[in-house]
Amino acid sequence: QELLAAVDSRPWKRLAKRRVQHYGYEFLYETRNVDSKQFLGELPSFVSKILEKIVTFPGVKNCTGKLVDQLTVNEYPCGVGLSPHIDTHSAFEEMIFSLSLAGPCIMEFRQYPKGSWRAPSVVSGTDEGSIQDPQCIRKAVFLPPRSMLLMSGEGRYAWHHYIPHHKIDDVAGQVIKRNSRRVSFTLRKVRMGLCECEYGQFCDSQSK
Ligand SMILES: O=C(O)CCC(=O)C(=O)O
Ligand SMILES: [Fe+2]
Repeated sequence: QELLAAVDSRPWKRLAKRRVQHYGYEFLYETRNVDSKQFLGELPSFVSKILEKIVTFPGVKNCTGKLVDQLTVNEYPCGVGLSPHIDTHSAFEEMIFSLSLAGPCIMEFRQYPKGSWRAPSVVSGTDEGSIQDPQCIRKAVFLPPRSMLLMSGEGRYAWHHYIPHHKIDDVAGQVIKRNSRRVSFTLRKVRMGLCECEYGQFCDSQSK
């Protein structure tokens, strides 16, 4: 409730179907990247407790300096999702955290056999194109409010993540209604050099 009140007292930026706020660095939707030379300032104090907590999160690797320095807050109205994508490798370091608030949703992870770092919507012209693609492997993860998701390794670099544009999710046969909104805090660290991951076919730093 405190976190929701904090973001609701700050200005939202309106996108086509959802509202966003950016801290630390602005996320540029045209390039799906950030300008690493445009530092907006430290992350706001309302995320301090989250920053303390994620250091102890299972699977978090030791790192020098800050674990994260960029925050994107997304507000999704009921029934609004997010197209399948891989967060641009050159934009952000390996670990990506996402805190869900206010309402639940499903996040689906998809592995495309002929994968590329370009979003499938760009390649095939549709978000849901892969439904006809029997080779696409899909794994759904339920994200209840107040849960934290960590994407790292192969899940971050080589699988697309996707939030279905549904008002109702099926979770292990149980019908879960979306709330009037879901608010997520995505915490990432802006990458200052090139990405040197092991997943070259998905990597904009390595495939040209
Ligand atoms: O809302 C979320 O949990 C995910 C957001 C996301 O994938 C992104 O901002 O790249
Ligand atoms: Fe993402």
